[in-house]
Amino acid sequence: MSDNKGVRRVNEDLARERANCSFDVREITFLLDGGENNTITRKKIEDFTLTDELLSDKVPDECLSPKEKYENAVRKSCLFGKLVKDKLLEFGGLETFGPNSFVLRRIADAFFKEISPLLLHLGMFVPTILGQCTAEQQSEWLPRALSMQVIGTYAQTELGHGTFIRGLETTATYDPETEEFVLHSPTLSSFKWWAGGLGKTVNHCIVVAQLHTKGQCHGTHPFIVQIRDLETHQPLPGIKVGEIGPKLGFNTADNGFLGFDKYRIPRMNMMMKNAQILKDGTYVKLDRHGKMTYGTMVFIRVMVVNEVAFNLAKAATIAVRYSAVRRQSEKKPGEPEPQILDYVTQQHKLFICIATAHALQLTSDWLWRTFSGVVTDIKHGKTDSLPEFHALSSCLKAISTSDAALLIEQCRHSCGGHGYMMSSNLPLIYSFVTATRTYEGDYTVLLLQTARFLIKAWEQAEAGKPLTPTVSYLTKYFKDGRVPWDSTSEGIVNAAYGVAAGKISACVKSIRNRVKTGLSYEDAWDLTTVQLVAAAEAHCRAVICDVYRSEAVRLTEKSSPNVRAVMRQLTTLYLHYWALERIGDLLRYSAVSEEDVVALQQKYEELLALIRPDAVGLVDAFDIRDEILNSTLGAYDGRVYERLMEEALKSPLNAEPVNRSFHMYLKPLMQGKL
Ligand SMILES: CC(C)(COP(=O)(O)OP(=O)(O)OC[C@H]1O[C@@H](n2cnc3c(N)ncnc32)[C@H](O)[C@@H]1OP(=O)(O)O)[C@@H](O)C(=O)NCCC(=O)NCCSC(=O)CCCC(=O)O
Ligand SMILES: Cc1cc2nc3c(=O)[nH]c(=O)nc-3n(C[C@H](O)[C@H](O)[C@H](O)COP(=O)(O)OP(=O)(O)OC[C@H]3O[C@@H](n4cnc5c(N)ncnc54)[C@H](O)[C@@H]3O)c2cc1C
Repeated sequence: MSDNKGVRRVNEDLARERANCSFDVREITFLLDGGENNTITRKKIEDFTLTDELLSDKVPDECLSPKEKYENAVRKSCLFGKLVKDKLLEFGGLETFGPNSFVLRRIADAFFKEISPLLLHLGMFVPTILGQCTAEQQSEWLPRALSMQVIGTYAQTELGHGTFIRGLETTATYDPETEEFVLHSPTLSSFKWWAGGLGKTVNHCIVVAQLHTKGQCHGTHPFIVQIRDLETHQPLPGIKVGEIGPKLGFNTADNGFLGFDKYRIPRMNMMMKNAQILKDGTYVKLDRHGKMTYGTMVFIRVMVVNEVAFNLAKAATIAVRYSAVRRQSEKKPGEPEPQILDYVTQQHKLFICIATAHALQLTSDWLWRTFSGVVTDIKHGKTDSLPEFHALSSCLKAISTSDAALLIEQCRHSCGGHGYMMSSNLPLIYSFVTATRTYEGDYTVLLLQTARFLIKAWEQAEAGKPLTPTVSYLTKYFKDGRVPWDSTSEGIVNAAYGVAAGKISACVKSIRNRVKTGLSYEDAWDLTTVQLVAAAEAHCRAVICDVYRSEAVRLTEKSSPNVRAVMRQLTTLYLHYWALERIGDLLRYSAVSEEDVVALQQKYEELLALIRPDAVGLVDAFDIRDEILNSTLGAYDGRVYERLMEEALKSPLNAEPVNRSFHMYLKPLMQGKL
């Protein structure tokens, strides 16, 4: 795609790469955007918004103090919000610019190198109102939240508990006398900890607390709680709130802590869609499934898969463009230094990043469609599809965030020393994505949730009961024995399912054997968790491989032959990469032979060579504008060294030739006067 900054001198190597690309880059952009019209709308919106002077920071964000960084982020958030409201609504309603519109999230990256302090307001506060409030409550809270009079966040995690929600300690005790809930933090470990925007920004928050009424505890429920005065922004009496301090990333998001000292809120501030408290304190449960209050978490897990796919695409764009510009060493004595992209090891580091960005995005689109079906079911009172969807979204969230974080770090490694510069943007992209592996459900914990479902599915298969779609393969692989090997893409996907089935079967045996020795089921499960995590991972990888392969075929049915060819090369590369990464599992559970392994490796290396001439075209096809990439190494024009120097000169340390510390410390040291 064209350089958004207009005509500018492009690095010669990059220009040559583009001239030699085998396909029309726009065709793949349209595929990834879900159609040409989507691309046109997205680009119009980007043109419209990304010209604003808001984007230019005279001093790079990373050179500001924590306080200045936060203040700058609030300034930009408010201006960004106004921009969305004033200029962009003409492009569509909630559908295009809903709280989590992918386009909005994309543009937001141009405004905030890190995270907006208002992210949780639109990302979790508003969706929880939509998901957990009655229609009447929604009509009260939504207009105020969307007009930003009420600014909120989602405070569930406490100092002492994040994963184990049932272990939360904050209490909400109903008082029928005044028709109020009394919120209380009985211990230090019950203080809310982590909620984004809580430290300084929000005036309301959703608090998840243990509901007590008529002397009985009914478990955790969500409440809307005002914590600051709307006029003065002072914390209200009974509220102790603050910011939690510097972190690996998210340093503009003012994540906060919050404690309550017998703080009262009206009865109707309990979010009452799934459970209610009547005036006299009677508890009425409306959620027949039992876990509907976990709905916001499921929604965010779905969103996160798309989010990390996009961030991996950013990192791959930066690293591939840089690798086309950077020249280093020599392959043969006396020859000119090659582009580092010509080293096969560099291709090995980077092409899997492009393929994974595609795999995760196509899987995320598929997951989103599946989720829409589940939401429709729930609207009609049907919750049968929820357990399978919980298992699916849990493992996809875990694997996508973990893979993306590792591969983004690999992109940074592939840029050598310059990848370590903040101005490359790779450290910030990494610090953001590595957090996604933890928040909204830790990696291991979520894979164990999937494993729980898989073991039950195995037992159902044994009992001859029908299985839901994503585990139906278990019936096929139910009988013991090795999966036949076939080196086609379809064959590799089948083998991946065979590996997953083999691992699930091994877990079942292991648990049963342990139970036979006299252990309780819980202890046997606990001792088997390393294998269970690996089984859930294998299941998830088989699903991703399957969805990526079939979606890529479907999407490219009408594509030009060259686009179809390069997309096929990428999916095949992805399947071969994972077959080789998990070769031990294949040797154990499939009929793959040693010769097949040699052939897999050879084919993988051939694919690297085939993809090499199209690598720059492939990252150009992500069509991520320079303002969004925010990178000295990855800009479209490839002026890497010029940009590195320009950014270095912006460092506050370069504002004066001699720093005062010379006179205060160095000079006295040099003169022996310290
Ligand atoms: C680990 C679990 C799943 C355990 O829950 P539990 O109540 O102890 O459940 P259990 O006894 O293990 O299982 C009971 C049952 O509940 C099911 N279940 C669990 N979660 C769901 C769900 N979401 N939907 C549908 N079903 C669900 C499980 O599958 C179990 O079913 P089963 O008994 O096997 O039939 C849960 O507590 C959990 O999800 N923990 C993770 C906490 C988390 O994600 N916190 C997010 C905080 S907000 C945040 O991080 C925002 C960051 C955003 C940003 O900054 O951008
Ligand atoms: C940047 C960031 C933003 C966040 N934003 C929010 C927010 O806005 N609102 C909010 O409420 N929360 C937020 N969180 C909190 C986040 O959701 C939790 O940190 C996360 O769910 C993990 O819980 P934990 O911290 O209790 O980890 P722990 O559960 O203590 O995990 C520690 C270790 O114990 C292991 N472990 C725990 N339980 C088990 C088990 N059952 N089996 C095996 N291993 C186990 C884990 O795998 C991990 O290795 C945020 C966190 C971060 C990092």
